Amino acid sequence: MSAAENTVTMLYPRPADDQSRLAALYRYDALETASCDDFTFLTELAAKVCDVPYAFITLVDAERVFVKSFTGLAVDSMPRGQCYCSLAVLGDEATEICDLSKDARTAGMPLTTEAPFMRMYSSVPLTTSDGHAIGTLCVMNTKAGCLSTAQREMLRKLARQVMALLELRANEKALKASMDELEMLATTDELTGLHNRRSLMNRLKFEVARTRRFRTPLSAVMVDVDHFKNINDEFGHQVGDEVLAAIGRLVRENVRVIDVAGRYGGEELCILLPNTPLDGARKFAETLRSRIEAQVHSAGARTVPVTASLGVGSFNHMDIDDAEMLLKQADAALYRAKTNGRNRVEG
Ligand SMILES: Nc1nc2c(ncn2[C@@H]2O[C@H](COP(=O)(O)OP(=O)(O)OP(=O)(O)O)[C@@H](O)[C@H]2O)c(=O)[nH]1
Repeated sequence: MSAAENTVTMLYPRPADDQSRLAALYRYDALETASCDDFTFLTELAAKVCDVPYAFITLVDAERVFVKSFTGLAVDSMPRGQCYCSLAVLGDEATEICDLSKDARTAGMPLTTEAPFMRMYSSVPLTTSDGHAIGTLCVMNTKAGCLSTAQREMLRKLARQVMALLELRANEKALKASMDELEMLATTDELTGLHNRRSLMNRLKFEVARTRRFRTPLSAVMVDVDHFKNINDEFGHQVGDEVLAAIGRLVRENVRVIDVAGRYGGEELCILLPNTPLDGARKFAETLRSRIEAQVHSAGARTVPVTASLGVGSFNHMDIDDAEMLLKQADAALYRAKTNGRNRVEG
């Protein structure tokens, strides 16, 4: 920070409760998000009502003031010490300086001494329901002068609208986050982190429809852990669960974003490979098989040997039947892998 910035900062001490004020500000999660038409409309309205060229919605962070929306002058953010709004969040009252060049606190500020040479500043703090001023709605003019009582009253009302809009946006964000989490919980298998069966089957229907529409191949790989019952019997159900969770992780790390991996049944997983013909699916399955074999699992001091058998089914738009046929094919191939000795890929 330069000496000049320091001097100005000293002229504007922080409110005693700046930490809780900042905590209140961060609850709105509005600092980095872009402005939108609704906020711009409010600054335009503020400028019009107050009959001035400049209006801003600002959010006062620890060191910088972020401009949420502006009218008349494009500003993104400024050091807190160089912004008139730092003064405005010190108290609950509206702040008005009718000639910035004559007020000792603002006369030396860059906005006053350099273009556009601001002369008038009037602001209303944006106050949260628990009483913290997190920013301002402010208007400025390059001509000195004061707002009328009616204009000040309108500015106060508009500031309440800005606050209501910030609340609305924050609630929308929180709601979307909860909905995303609910959606995730409803479609994810808790143990493996893969799609649960219902979600897998929904995605299968979708992928089959897409395959038909775009005439692309679609493959499915069924994965079944070998002698899983023995693992449970010998090492315990808890270790069995850990093995499934580790394989789920491995599968997630080895599929592409467009692939759909799900838990089809107890120790049986299914991976849908859109846009992948039989050959590619076989290669993928072989890689996965060898990685499952190479993965190390332990139960206390003992190592748990784990392998899996994999069956590949595939069709293209020429011989496409339906989703059920694809899974039947993959299942039949899996059965062959089991009967041909396990720890292998068929299909
Ligand atoms: N720990 C654990 N075990 C499960 C889970 N779901 C299914 N199982 C067990 O997985 C075992 C599957 O056994 P089987 O179908 O006989 O097959 P397998 O022992 O894997 O033998 P092959 O598939 O023929 O190689 C059963 O003992 C199930 O109880 C699970 O979520 N956790």
